[in-house]
Amino acid sequence: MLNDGLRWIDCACALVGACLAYNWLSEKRKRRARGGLPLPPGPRGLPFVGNIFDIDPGRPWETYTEWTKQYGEIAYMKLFSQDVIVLNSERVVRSLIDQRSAIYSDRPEVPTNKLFGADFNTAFLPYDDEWKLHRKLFHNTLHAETCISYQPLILQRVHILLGDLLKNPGSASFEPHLRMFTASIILAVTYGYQAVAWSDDLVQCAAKLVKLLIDALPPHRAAVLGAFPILTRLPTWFPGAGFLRDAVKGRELARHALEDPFEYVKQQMAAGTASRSMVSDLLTEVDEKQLTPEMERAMKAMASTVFLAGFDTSSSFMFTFILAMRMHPDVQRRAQAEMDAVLGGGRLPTFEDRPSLPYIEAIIREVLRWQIILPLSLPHATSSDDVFEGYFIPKGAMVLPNVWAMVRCVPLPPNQPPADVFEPARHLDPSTGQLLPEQNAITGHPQFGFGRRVCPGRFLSEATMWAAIASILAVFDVCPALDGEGREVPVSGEYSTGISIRPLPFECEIRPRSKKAEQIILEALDV
Ligand code: HEM
Repeated sequence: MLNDGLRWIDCACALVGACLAYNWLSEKRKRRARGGLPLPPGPRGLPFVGNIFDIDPGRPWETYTEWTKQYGEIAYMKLFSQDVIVLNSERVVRSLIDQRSAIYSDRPEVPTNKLFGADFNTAFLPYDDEWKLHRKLFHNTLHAETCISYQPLILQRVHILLGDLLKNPGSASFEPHLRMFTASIILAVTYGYQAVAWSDDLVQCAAKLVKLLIDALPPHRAAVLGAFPILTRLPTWFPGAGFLRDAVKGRELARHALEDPFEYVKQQMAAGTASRSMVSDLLTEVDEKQLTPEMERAMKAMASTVFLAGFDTSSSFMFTFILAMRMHPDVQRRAQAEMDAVLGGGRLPTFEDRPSLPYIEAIIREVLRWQIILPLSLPHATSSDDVFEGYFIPKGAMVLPNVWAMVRCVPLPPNQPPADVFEPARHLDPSTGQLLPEQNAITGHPQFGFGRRVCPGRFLSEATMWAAIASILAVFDVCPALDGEGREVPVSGEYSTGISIRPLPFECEIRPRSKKAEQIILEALDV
């Protein structure tokens, strides 16, 4: 019995020894391949697991920001066998991802994408011909000029949102209205589909798929499954393998999200009743010969990606805006004074008013600066070895742009409030009230990513954000919710964690500013 035990211990020691020796040898081989160049500095990891325990899994961007003190703008770590390069300043991100985009435009392979049926998503595709075709289709349908033609549709959807907020003003209902607003704009622009309720089949299918993917794919799970792909083959009843049951649901939802709305457009076009949309434009442009199975697959995939990539990000932006207004009534008053001076208090804003409303521009920039929806953007990957400022960057490395650090942790001019304070006026020239000349276009903001993988939905997002923010502030006050005894319900201002973040649920009342404001909304809805 004792001998049996010793034999097991011997075997275990031999196995661990062999793993360590293999690790050491492969590291030595890699060092030789680097031609003696060092990797960027970073924390020493543990054998085999690497730096997995050095990171705060809830807010890893804060860990990486902390590292700048010791390692500077670029850091190296290892997650199991995956090389990871963390870029902690806009300077290095622009130098690498923008200026060397031929090397930095790949994506790391995440086994869960395929498992959940989401590997069609443009955002997850490797840097290959299929991805290039998707981007071409995105360019044809969502570039800056095309988005101008969506302005009437955006305003129509914004007016419906104002009507919904007017009809159901309770503190529990603003979240569903904002969600419905983003979902309905996306489905209208992509498929010409007029969703009227959250219970709509298409809305439900797409929203459930987004939720499943976000809940099921936290980065630590992706890292573990990347290191042990065998785990994706466990039976669904296996203890701890609950995510595999979600994966079955995910594949079913993904199939519907790809096929159903695309078929809807084809049927509407055949009947001559299709509204203009991204998909109808694409189908009109190609003749029968060009509509190869490959082309049709790409069209379905890029169209489905619009919801997956645009719904959660856009909703998060809107929730942050409402939270900021709830916390800063002074900002609302100043925005409303600007709006009343331009609109005369008698109508809703249109896109023609935009140049006359610099404070609204400043609010959008401040919402983008204040909370970063994707604090680590989406991970890029290198498709060949590279050398940057004397450091070796290996092929296949995951590259994480720390947008949080580059937007929230940069030194501010001495006259500006601290970075965590929401203050739109920081974007304006105090003497003229106009945007500061160095204010870049919103669509160039680091929040929308970098290089060849920059968000193709940024022009649509910018137009939607502007119309929604300007219209809400023109006719509504965002006020504190009151409890049963008439006291203000406080808001914590806390955020969720994960790849994309959003404010934790909070309460507020969105009330019409006046009887006249109510009338303006009803007139816009033609009620
Ligand atoms: C506030 C709203 C949004 C934010 C903050 C945002 C942000 C981002 C970011 C950071 C990326 C990754 C870029 C990179 O890898 O460097 C991205 C990718 C992407 N976004 Fe957006 N996005 C938003 C809305 C939208 C919308 C409305 C759409 C669709 C119309 C969209 C479509 C995409 C797609 C398809 C990709 C993948 C691009 C690729 O991998 O080539 N996004 N977005």
